[in-house]
Amino acid sequence: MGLATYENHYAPPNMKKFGYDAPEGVEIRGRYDGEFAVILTKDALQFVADLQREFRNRIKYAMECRKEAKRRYSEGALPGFDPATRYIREGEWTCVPVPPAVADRKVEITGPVERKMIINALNSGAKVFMADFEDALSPSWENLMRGQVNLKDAVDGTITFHDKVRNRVYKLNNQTAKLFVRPRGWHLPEAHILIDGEPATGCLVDFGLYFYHNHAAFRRIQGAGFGPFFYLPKMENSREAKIWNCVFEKAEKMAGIERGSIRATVLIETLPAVFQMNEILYELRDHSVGLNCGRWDYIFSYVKTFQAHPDRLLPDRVQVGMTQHFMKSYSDLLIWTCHRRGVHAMGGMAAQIPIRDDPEANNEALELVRKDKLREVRAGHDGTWAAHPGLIPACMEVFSNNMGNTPNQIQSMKREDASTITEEDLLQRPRGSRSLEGLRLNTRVGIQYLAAWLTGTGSVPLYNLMEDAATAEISRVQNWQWLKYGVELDGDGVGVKVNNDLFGKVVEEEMARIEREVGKEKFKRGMYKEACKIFARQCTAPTLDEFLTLNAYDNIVIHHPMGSSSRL
Ligand SMILES: CC(=O)SCCNC(=O)CCNC(=O)[C@H](O)C(C)(C)COP(=O)(O)OP(=O)(O)OC[C@H]1O[C@@H](n2cnc3c(N)ncnc32)[C@H](O)[C@@H]1OP(=O)(O)O
Ligand SMILES: O=CC(=O)O
Ligand SMILES: [Mg+2]
Repeated sequence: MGLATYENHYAPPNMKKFGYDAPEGVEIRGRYDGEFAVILTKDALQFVADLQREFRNRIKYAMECRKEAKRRYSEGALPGFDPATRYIREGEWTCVPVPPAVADRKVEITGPVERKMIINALNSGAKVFMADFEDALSPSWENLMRGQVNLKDAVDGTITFHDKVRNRVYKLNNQTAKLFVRPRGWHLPEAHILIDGEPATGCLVDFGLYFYHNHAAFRRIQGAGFGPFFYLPKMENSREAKIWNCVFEKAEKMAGIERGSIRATVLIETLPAVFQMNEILYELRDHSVGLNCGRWDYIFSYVKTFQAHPDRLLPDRVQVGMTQHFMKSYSDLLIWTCHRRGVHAMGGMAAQIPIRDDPEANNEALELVRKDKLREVRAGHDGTWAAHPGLIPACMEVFSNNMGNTPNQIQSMKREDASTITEEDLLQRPRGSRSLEGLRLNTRVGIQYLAAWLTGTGSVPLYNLMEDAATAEISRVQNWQWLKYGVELDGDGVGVKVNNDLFGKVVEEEMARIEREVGKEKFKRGMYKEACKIFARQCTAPTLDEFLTLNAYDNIVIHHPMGSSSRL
């Protein structure tokens, strides 16, 4: 018995029957729950600990390399293709063939690992459901562990949910979407699980627990012999993909399943990664099932990468769409790269969601989604993301009508023309204007998102758009950038420069507006003031915080028993 059962250390004798049975060197600091104990078994934790011990030094090194690259960009260097890996980019090789179970990925719905949403998403008519431990989830202990319980029930096919208020019981249809799981990024720790005295790596916990409990049932029920399937977020370099590949190999070995069973789609959602797409696919060539345009984090990453380049400031967030030259180049190059290597080139998320109480506005939102999907399918994408079940019919129609009878366009849309896309194309400065309204909107949205995140909700509807960690990051870093460089707001004829005084006034006024909009009661009960403090600090910090959620994570860590060590 290791350190994990807190009855050993903290609990009174009458609590002895509670506590997780953890292996040597593993300590669980999260609340005990009988349902969580079914996930946090000794063997599953041993598997997570084995992953952590084998890969922790490589992960630390990869994070050091990110810092080193950041230092270079901040000294004026630009990201670009790596001359040392030219042979990979120019070589003729392909990834392993796409598993039949996921050949058709025309529409993929995404959402947090919340019980009712999982059932709705699997029943939604989408081809794939990406269950999210990442951008759409606030990574509290409760959310993460409930998410694991929910996914296990989903893979077993036994998941149900009783909505007591509406007296409605949710269960799975006969035909469901194929499940992909997105663990957290490499940078996030899991403070409720200590391994050899250090917080575990968040994504190894998400991956390890899910894989351990579900690989057999998944391959039998969902994957037709393949799987489980994953989405991998926020990587910056192929060395990070290589670690994932080794994690997969170790997992396959532990499970006694064939090498190449696990498949993953990598999100290209950082600026440095767009220059590494071939290299990332190459490292994962035995486990790859494509790349995806994670457009929102990509925009965030553009600002982050160029945080020391005042000549590359972004216009208002609403103007940075997929038709900006640098965004179009990124998606075209991704399609060419994926199809050349024989895997899916997935599109991304339009931010619009259905607007229930205004049919005209709803039609306009749907039209914007259709337009975005039409651009994607015509460009050669093999599928796209939908944030809400109400968008699936429109997305499916656009993709089906424009793809003929094929499950994907891997063979039919090679996009050789995109092979000439250059570093300059990928880095071209975004065009547009900056406005006071842009600053206000960033502030209003950023604070409300963070308030939701602090209370356990990681994706929210705000002003008829989907907001999650990635979109909130854009609001944060854009404000930071405008403040840092004192930009002139020329977009609405105001002509003022952004400085701390102006921002302070904007924060005050937007907080008053939020209170009016959500109502006094909700405002008082919510965590708006705390969110405002964190958001304002991050926007005015002399040095840009790496991640909004990393910085705010401390606020959602609750160690048990309470008071033993409630914060990291
Ligand atoms: C940048 C990126 O990383 S994008 C990927 C990460 N982001 C996401 O995954 C966002 C996913 N979407 C969502 O979380 C939600 O759609 C939101 C928060 C944007 C909007 O949520 P709501 O306002 O609650 O939606 P709404 O009230 O219209 O929901 C209607 C029904 O659809 C369901 N629903 C809405 N979105 C989803 C979804 N993504 N998956 C499954 N079910 C959903 C609701 O559960 C609800 O079901 P019910 O009628 O049985 O009660
Ligand atoms: O994860 C997706 C994104 O757009 O960010
Ligand atoms: Mg993202």
